[in-house]
Amino acid sequence: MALFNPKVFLTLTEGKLEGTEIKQSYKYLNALAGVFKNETARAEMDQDALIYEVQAYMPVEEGKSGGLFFGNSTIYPGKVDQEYFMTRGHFHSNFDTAEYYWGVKGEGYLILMDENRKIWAEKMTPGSVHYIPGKVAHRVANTGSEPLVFNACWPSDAGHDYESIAEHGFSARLLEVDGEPKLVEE
Ligand SMILES: O=P(O)(O)OC[C@H]1O[C@](O)(CO)[C@@H](O)[C@@H]1O
Ligand SMILES: [Fe+2]
Repeated sequence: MALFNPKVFLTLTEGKLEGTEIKQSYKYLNALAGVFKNETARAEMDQDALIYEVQAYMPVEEGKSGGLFFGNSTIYPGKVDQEYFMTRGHFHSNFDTAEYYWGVKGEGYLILMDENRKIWAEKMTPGSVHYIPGKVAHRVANTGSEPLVFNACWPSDAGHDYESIAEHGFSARLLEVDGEPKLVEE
């Protein structure tokens, strides 16, 4: 019987994925127009600033049921006015599909909002495990001074629904208030 090396390697202390099939994407500030509360402040900042990057291992076709995807996201430290750098955030298109996130490096918050716009946040630190139930929108904000790195695992038929967030936003934002992160209602 043949012996194989793994197709993908995860550096446990860094959260980074290595392998020829890993897809890499970069999110620069210019791609996040309208995402932060203070759009004027965002537009005045360096548009080429890298806010976050995502690696994904997608061993089956996206949208096909039964598979699992594996990801790594790194959110760089910084703020737009009072608001911490964060991911765009999404519901899953296949609404009732769940996901796991877990913290690897740095610190921040996973912001969760259900279909009734009830919102809460869970602290992310190295080793924290977060179950994101179906029908719950999710985004991550970096509240620290180092990159925030987390891994994720989600169903191959989950999909990303960015439109409803673009239209209605989250019902609260994670802002720095008196030097501390605070979830402030919109
Ligand atoms: O898709 P967003 O909201 O920009 O978040 C970043 C990434 O986090 C993940 O949920 C997990 O890596 C990806 O599906 C997603 O692309
Ligand atoms: Fe997701």
